[in-house]
Amino acid sequence: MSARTLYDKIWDDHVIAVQDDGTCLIGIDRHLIHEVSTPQAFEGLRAAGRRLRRPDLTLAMPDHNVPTSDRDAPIADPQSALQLQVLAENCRDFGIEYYEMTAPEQGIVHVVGPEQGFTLPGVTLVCGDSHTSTHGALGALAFGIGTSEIETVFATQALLLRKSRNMAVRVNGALALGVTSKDVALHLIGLIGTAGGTGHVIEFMGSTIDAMSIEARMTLCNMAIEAGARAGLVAPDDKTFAYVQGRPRAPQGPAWDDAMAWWETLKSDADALFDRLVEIDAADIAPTVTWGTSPEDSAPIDGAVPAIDTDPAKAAAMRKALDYMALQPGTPMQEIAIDQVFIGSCTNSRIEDLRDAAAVLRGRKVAASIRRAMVVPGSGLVKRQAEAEGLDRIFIDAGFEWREPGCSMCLSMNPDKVPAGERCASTSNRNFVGRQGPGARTHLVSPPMAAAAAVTGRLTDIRKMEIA
Ligand SMILES: CC(C)[C@H](C(=O)O)[C@@H](O)C(=O)O
Ligand code: SF4
Repeated sequence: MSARTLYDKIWDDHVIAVQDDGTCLIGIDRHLIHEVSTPQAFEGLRAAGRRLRRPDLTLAMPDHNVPTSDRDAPIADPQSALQLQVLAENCRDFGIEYYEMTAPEQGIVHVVGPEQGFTLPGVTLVCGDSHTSTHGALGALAFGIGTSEIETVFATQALLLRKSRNMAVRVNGALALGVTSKDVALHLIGLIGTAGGTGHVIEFMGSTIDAMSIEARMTLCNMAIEAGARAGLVAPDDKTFAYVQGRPRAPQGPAWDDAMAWWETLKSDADALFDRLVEIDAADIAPTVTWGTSPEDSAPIDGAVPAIDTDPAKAAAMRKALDYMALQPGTPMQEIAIDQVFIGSCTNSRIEDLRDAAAVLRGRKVAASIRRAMVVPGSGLVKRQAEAEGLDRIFIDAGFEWREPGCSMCLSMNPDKVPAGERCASTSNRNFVGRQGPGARTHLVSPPMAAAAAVTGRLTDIRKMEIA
């Protein structure tokens, strides 16, 4: 057989049938579901009088609509209350395991899946959510699907798919102190654009990726979707296996050995061909911050808002973005004052993210000009772990709010919103118009950069701050 990429290998392993036009029926191993994208899919099943093919391979939890405080009180927003009630009822009716809002395991699906060992190397994993790409960090082929596909997976545990092309993003060298995988992601998207990965599955490789923790790789794969890719992947290695071993849903005993025999083959062959290759030198990556309304609108923190593009179409888009963001070309990034700080989302709400932010905040205070700073752990387990390490005290002493797990301020589907006209340094993944609330202005940053902005009240170069 000819040389294959990691993507080729996982794909080939899951092909059930090939149609004349090349479309493949692909078996699906894991299905995560949340309250936003599933109601119609359940309705469709009901209307057709069908059951779930594999409820045991399906795991549900609410994350987008949950409030992040006062969890014992009834949910004030009727729409959100209904979303949660419908998900709970659907899970009960169709026999799906459901982490309710107050369960210790509840959190953002993309944080909980890996944490519970539900996400495994070499599996196909889907969810009605674009950031499903996150799970690729463990070497799972993971991608977002639409509501009708959710219904198909419910009924058949398979999907008709066209294969994507292979793209390699190779990053080599050591990242400077204070530069994180979030910066690698923002730097990459700045380089290739939000359409740069369209039609491709990106495999991240190179010594920089090898040196990253599993959680750092999750941040990177999380944002593969913002680079337009169908999915992000990192070949599983010893770190991956150590991360997975012993998790509640991971295989054990002989099943573990069987799994390892397959997982150890999960790497691209040395002579495998990629349709596209992007090479990045880690030394070129500064802490990276967005200035506009697309994740590709970024600049190094020691840079400035760029000059208006000479291309007329791009110039018009830039003017519109800068008008929304109330910024001028040439403004140094470090002169941008911040009103709000949000540390959270499926991009950056894991324990290492909280540790990184807390290291900056230890012994420091949130600037008086900051109207609100909040930390939202990605899951109940992350929250408990952070509390066991005393991180909650560091955040609270600095002036942050310490909240319950959920999507929170990443998108305005719950009470956590950035008021119109205010500017937020946010560890999330999308800076779209209105994303954090109508009229809200978002600057995407890493967790240490969010903490630094909280302390100084403006976007700040973390490399210039002393960290305890
Ligand atoms: C609401 C949900 C379907 C959506 C997604 O698909 O990603 C959300 O999670 C987001 O980040 O915009
Ligand atoms: S945290 Fe944000 S990006 Fe992630 S699933 Fe929730 S809304 Fe989507």
